[in-house]
Amino acid sequence: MSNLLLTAAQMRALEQAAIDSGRVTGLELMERAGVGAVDAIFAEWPEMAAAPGRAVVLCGPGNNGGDGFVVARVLAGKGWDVEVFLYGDAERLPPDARVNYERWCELGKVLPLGDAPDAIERFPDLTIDAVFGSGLSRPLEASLFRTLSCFSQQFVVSLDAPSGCDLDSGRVLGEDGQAFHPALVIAFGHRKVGHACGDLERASKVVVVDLQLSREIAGRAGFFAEREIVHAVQVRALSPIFSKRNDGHKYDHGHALILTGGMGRTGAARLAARAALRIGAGLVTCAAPGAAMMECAAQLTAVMLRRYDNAEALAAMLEDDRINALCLGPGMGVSARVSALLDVALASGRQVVLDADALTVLAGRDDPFSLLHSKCVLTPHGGEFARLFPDIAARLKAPAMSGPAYSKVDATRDAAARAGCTVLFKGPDTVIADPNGKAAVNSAAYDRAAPWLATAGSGDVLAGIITGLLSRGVPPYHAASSAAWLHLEAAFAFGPGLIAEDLPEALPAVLRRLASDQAAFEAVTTSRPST
Ligand SMILES: NC(=O)C1=CN([C@@H]2O[C@H](COP(=O)(O)OP(=O)(O)OC[C@H]3O[C@@H](n4cnc5c(N)ncnc54)[C@H](OP(=O)(O)O)[C@@H]3O)[C@@H](O)[C@H]2O)[C@@H](O)CC1
Ligand SMILES: [K+]
Repeated sequence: MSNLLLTAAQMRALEQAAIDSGRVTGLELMERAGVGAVDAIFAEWPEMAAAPGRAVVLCGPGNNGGDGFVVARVLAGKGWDVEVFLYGDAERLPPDARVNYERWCELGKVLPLGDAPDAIERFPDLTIDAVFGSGLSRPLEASLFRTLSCFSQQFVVSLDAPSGCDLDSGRVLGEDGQAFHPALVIAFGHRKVGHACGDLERASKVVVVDLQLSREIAGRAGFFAEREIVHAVQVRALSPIFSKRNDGHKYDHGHALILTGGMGRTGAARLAARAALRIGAGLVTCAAPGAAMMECAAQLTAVMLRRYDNAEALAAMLEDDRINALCLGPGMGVSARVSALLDVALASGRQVVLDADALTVLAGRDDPFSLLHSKCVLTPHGGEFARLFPDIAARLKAPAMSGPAYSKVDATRDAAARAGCTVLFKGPDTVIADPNGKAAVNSAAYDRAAPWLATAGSGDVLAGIITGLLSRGVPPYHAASSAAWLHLEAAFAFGPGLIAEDLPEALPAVLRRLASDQAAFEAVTTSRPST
C-alpha cells in the first residue's frame, strides 16, 4: 500500500489527470470506487458475502452520493434488500452521480433523507454513509446530523470520509464538531491526510480501495513536489543506518551526550541514554551535575558517565568533536542554569534534540528561535507546542468552520518553518515536519493503536532514539520520523503492561524483524528474472 497521504485537492488532481489521459472516465472511476467498496465490506465481514441482508444507503448531493448509488446497485445485484435515501435534489446531482442515480432508479426507489430514520425499524444489517466525502465545505446542518446519528449501529460504513469530517485535517467541521462515527471507512484511491490525523476516534478502521490511477497516469511518482507531499511514516526494512558495519569502530557510530537533571531527577535522561545506545549510537554518555553522579553511577553500565556542573563545563566537554549529538531537556528542570546550557549546546553547532524542560525554557525566551539551526529537532507535546507557537496552536484549536481545514500537518509545517528546524509534534497522530515543508505522520490509530504507550518516560525514550539516530548520521527529519515509527513498533513488540524501561529493550526485536524483512526483500529482488 502506498504511504502517501493526500489532500482532497491532490486526490482530485490525480483523478483529473487520469481522466485527462483519456484512458478512464469519471464514471468508470466511480464504478471502481463503488464495486471496490462492496468488496472491501465483504472482506471485512465475510458473513455478509455469504448471506445477503438488508442495507440502507444514505446518499449526498455530490459524487460521494454517486458512489453510494453504485454501492446500492452492486448490493442489490448480490441479492441484498436495499433502501436508498438522498440528501438534496436529484436534479442538481453532478453528471456522474446523476447517471448512477438513474441506474439505481431502474432498480428501486429513492426517498428523502429525512425519511431514513424509519428504515431503522426494519433492522438494517449494513448502513452506507455516502453523504459527503472530499467535497465537504461547511459543518453539517443540525437536522442532518440528527438523522445520521440514528444510524450509529455496528455495521456502518463511510465512503471516503465519515460525513462531517474534513479529509484534509481529520477534523470535524463546526463549533461543536458533529460527524458520523462509522465502524469502517473506505478511502478511495489513497489515504487522505485526514485519515491519519485529527479526531482519530471517529472510526475503528480505514481501508483503501485502489482506483488503479497509476495505470492511467504514467510517471506518477513525480506528480507532486516533495514539499507538497505528506507521508505516513513507514520504516520498511533494516536500512544500513540501523545496522553496524563489521569493520566499524565505536566512534564510527557516533557519540551521543545526554544531559541529566539533578539528584532524584536523572531517570528521564537515563531512559533516553539507554534508547540512544540500543538504536546503535557507538558511545553514549550521560553528563550529570556533581550531586547526581552517585545516583547515575549506581544505575549505568554500558552508558558512560561524566560530570558537568555548569555551562562552562559543558563547553569544555564539547571540545571533544567526536561528540556529535546532544539531548537536552528530560528531567532537567526549568532554570537559568538550563538556559545557559541550552545556549552552549546550540552555539556548538552540534545536532541537538530539545525535549521536555528544554522546550519550556526556550518558550520563555523573548526570541525562542534565534539560536536554532537546521541540525536541531524539537519534540513538543501539545502543551509545549502551545507555549512555543501560541498563535499556531490557537489556529489549530479554533473550531474549523470550513473545509479544507487547518490541520496538525499544516501547524507542524508552519512551526518548523518558523523554528528553522525539524519539529516532531507528539500525539496519537505524531507529525514530523522540516523547514522546507517535508512532512510525515506517524499515526497510532486503528490497527496501530497502542494506548499502553502513553506511560511516564515514554517521551524520554523517543528523544533518546532520535539522538541515537542523529549520532549515527541520520539527518534530523529522517531521524525524527524513523524514531517515531520505531518507538511505536517497540511498544507493539512488548505489548500491554509496558513501562518506559521496556521500550529500549524492545528495540532489538524490532530491528531483527526489519533485518529479516530486508533479507526477504533482497531474496525476492535478486531472484526476480530481469525483464
Ligand atoms: N472525482 C472523481 O473522479 C471521483 C470521486 N469520487 C467520490 O467523489 C467524492 C467527492 O465528490 P464531490 O467533490 O462531489 O464532493 P462530495 O463530498 O460528494 O460533496 C459535495 C457536495 O456537497 C455539498 N456540501 C458540502 N458540504 C456541505 C454541507 N455541510 N451541507 C450541505 N451540503 C454540503 C457541496 O455543496 P457546495 O459546497 O458546492 O455548496 C457539494 O454539492 C469523493 O469523496 C469520492 O467519494 C469517487 O467516486 C472516485 C472518483
Ligand atoms: K461519506
